[in-house]
Amino acid sequence: VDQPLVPKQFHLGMFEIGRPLGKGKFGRVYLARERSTGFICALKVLYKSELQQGTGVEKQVRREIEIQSNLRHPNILKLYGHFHDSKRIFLILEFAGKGELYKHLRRENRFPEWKAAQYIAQMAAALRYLHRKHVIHRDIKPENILVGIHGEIKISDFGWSVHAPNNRRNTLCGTLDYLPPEMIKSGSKDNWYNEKVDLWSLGVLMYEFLVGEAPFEDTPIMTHKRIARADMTIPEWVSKEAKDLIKKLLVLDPEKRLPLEEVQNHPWIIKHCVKGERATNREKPVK
Ligand SMILES: CC(=O)N[C@H]1CCN(c2c(Cl)cnc3[nH]c(-c4cn(C)nc4C)nc23)C1
Repeated sequence: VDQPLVPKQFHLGMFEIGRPLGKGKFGRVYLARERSTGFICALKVLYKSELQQGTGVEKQVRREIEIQSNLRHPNILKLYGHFHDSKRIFLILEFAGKGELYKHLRRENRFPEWKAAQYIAQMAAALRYLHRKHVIHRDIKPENILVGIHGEIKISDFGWSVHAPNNRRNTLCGTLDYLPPEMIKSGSKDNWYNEKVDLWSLGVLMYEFLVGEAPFEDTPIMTHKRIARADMTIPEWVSKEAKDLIKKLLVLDPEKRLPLEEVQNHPWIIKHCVKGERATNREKPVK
């Protein structure tokens, strides 16, 4: 059974709370163990008072719960259940044993091509699964990706995802770096609910994995201008296959971006990910 936390009714007394794992936008996350089964999970605590202040944030949390509860994929962080008391809402999340991807990226500066290719292949598989369920993530960036105990990546934080189509107004906050041109241009918002937005962000993510900084990183004004023109330069030391894939994702016209099936079959991905190939992906032996 892949859902060890079977009971539908959860309450705080069922869990032993461990060390804090970190802070999300609206709450703290703790390591936790479910007493009767010893099952390890991550407990995200959100204060209702904080949510009520935010404009529509409560609806965003409700949407996060509704969307993430129904997803089951090895590269998507599981939401096993939720409960609340008078002051707080609790999300029972899968524990990702190797923590936040962006910390690994900052520590290593950038990833070797074989590791970046494996991560992008896993992201493409997760996004294909999401898009088949008409879910658009819309906030793909290293900060929203966790690493499981076997080094596999897990998309987390569905606070910005939507069931397409959806005509709810959304205020944007956080970094501009990952926003596709159609989301920074004023005018028609219906492109915001086209899953092609995730393809652009996948291209930005791939560039950042390989180069160590985002392709349009600049002052906010310049970032805005450079995104609108897809104005980026790819360092000459990036392999030509990788350059080719980046250029096929960072395309202004959403309809012309490489579909996820073709991302998974791209020569750069095949070269590094097909099992049994030359062992290019040799991880340093664990000390
Ligand atoms: C936006 C947000 O919630 N960010 C983070 C906080 C911790 N959290 C985790 C969530 Cl939600 C799930 N699993 C995690 N594992 C870890 C972690 C593991 N190590 C070794 N170090 C850390 C940290 N953190 C989590 C998500």
